[in-house]
Amino acid sequence: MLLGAIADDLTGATDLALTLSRNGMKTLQVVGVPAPDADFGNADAVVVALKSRTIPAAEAVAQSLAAARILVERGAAQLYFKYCSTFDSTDRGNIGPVIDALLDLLGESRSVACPAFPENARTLYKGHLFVGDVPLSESPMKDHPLTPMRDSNLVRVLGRQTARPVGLVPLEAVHQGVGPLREALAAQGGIAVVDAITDEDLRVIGAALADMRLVTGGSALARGLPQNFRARGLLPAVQAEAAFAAPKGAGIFLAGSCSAATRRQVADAQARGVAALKVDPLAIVEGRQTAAQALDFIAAHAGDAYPPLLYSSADPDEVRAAQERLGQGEAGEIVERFLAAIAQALRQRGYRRFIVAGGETSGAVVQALGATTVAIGPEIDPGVPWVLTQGPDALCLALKSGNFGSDDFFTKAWGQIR
Ligand SMILES: Nc1ncnc2c1ncn2[C@@H]1O[C@H](COP(=O)(O)OP(=O)(O)O)[C@@H](O)[C@H]1O
Ligand SMILES: O=C(O)[C@@H](O)C(=O)COP(=O)(O)O
Repeated sequence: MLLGAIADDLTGATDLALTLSRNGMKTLQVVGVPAPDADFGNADAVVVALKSRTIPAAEAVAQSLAAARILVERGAAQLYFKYCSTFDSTDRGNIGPVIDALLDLLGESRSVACPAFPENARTLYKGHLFVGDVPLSESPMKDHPLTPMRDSNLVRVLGRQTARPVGLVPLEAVHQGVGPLREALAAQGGIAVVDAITDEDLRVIGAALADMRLVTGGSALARGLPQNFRARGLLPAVQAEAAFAAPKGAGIFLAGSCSAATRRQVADAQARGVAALKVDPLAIVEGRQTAAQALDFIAAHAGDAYPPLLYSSADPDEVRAAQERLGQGEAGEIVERFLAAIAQALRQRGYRRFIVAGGETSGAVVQALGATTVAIGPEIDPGVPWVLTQGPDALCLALKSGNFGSDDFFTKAWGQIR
């Protein structure tokens, strides 16, 4: 293993694994902290998918350290900590505390932070993160159910999460090229937030990070890393993608993301004739909505052209109302448990294809499905691949970050494997 990665949610892990495999690394994605003797096959990169974005910081640190120790013991020369391209976190963490702990583990004092993902319109300039044309704090991320992002200045945001110095390496330094950038990074103590607005910026930054033991960022920063191993003769040239054969079987669409993109995708799917059932956390706790009813609905639509869609996606006012009654964490967990239970019941009924929107939601669903390792297949939309669970009775999954994907994501994804 050359690169060991830890991702703080499942869709983030598949996003990163897609990037690494498209850039020529044999990449295996593991769900949860792997066993010390886990079989990583001949993987060049192992991506450990945690569900640590919104759990208490001490638990996120413990899980990340446990994963990192195994990756290092199994040969990873470089560690990558993957978080969201919209830097999803709270002032309590978990990005800063995990970076601190990983640096301590490695005995290092410096790292970088760069969530930019230009292909998905996340850019970083003067330390401010932009989503499309607006600062992060004016984007729909300001209303995220679990990690509302209300400050676009990542030097400030990360500064509130760590006691280490947080500085800025500006775009001008990136534009000076790999050598000068490496010197600028070396001159920074602590964690350097690095500007990037194009893929070329990320390539330059990646090349300057060849010797940095811990790299942190979104998935796009990882694009430049495989070339560093290749330049050292450790990795062959990029191979053609292996053919992808989706297992036969029935499918289901599940959406627990409340992002603006997912809400558009839910509306688009309905407009294209997908049968859809809304899942409501208040109705669940009051016993007005049950898993049995949802399963009946799904069964009634077994002959439709598209799988049915179960969605809890709701606008910010509706989410706020549910959270005021149930609590922020509990409202989310009720929905996650409900969708996970449906997925588990469907798997027992022979369903093999699960298309899921939302990072936390995907984590809950994949845990319930019992998947422990997945291989990366072709890209559906930037940052969203098909994945195949490993072992007998393979399942075919699409785990979509809430914010990613075109409006017709659900029907398009299904069309690719129909
Ligand atoms: N109607 C709702 N009310 C309150 N919380 C909800 C509702 N629907 C979904 N949630 C919760 O919001 C969170 C969305 O997070 P996630 O699945 O990671 O989506 P995203 O990828 O958009 O961040 C989950 O915990 C989910 O259970
Ligand atoms: O970097 C990203 O934006 C994604 O890979 C990601 O982390 C997904 O998180 P969710 O938006 O919570 O699905």
